[in-house]
Amino acid sequence: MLNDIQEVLYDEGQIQAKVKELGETLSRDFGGRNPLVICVLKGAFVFMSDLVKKMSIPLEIDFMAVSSYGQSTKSSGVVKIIKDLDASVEGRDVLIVEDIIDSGLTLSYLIDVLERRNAKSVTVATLFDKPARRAVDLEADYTGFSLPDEFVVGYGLDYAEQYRNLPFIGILKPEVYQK
Ligand SMILES: O=P(O)(O)OC[C@H]1O[C@H](OP(=O)(O)OP(=O)(O)O)[C@H](O)[C@@H]1O
Ligand code: HPA
Ligand SMILES: [Mg+2]
Repeated sequence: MLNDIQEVLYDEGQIQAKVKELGETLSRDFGGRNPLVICVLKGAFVFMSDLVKKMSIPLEIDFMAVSSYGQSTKSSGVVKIIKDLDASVEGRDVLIVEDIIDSGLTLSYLIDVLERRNAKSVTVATLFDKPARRAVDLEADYTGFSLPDEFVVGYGLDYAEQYRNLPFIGILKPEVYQK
């Protein structure tokens, strides 16, 4: 698995320090609002679990599974809800937790769904951002790291469901997917 990584971009220590900083900022900004924190499965599960441990305020969590990449390194452009939320977002301050914003198509779809369900506010926190690849004009409210235009894996992010368990984020060697 490690042989497939071309370059580590951010190691475990750098990621943990950033997650702590984001958790503290979000705790300040969401104090007294009991936000519904939504993990966008599968990719965001690692970030979500580390982030909420660094948030020292009352909050609730829920999960939504969406997918558009499948076995590819390019978005299919079609975002599918595989598992919906259990909770109602009506009148709630919602915090979407994403691992990465790449084309922005997943996020723009999700924001639209949650606004149509009458959330009181919709805020986005992403650990990684790949601004060079944006297909829709959209930015997160809170971003951890900006990444170069490369296909990356680790810390929740996959290629064909592999590599999610790496504790760092790294560039996947192109020969792994250019077969
Ligand atoms: O900005 P975009 O181009 O839409 O890409 C970002 C989305 O793509 C990935 O999910 P994916 O569809 O691969 O599902 P997964 O989380 O189960 O891997 C990632 O976890 C984000 O949710
Ligand atoms: O670079 C990426 N790696 C893994 N999953 C992704 N989903 C969007 N971009 C990426
Ligand atoms: Mg994926």
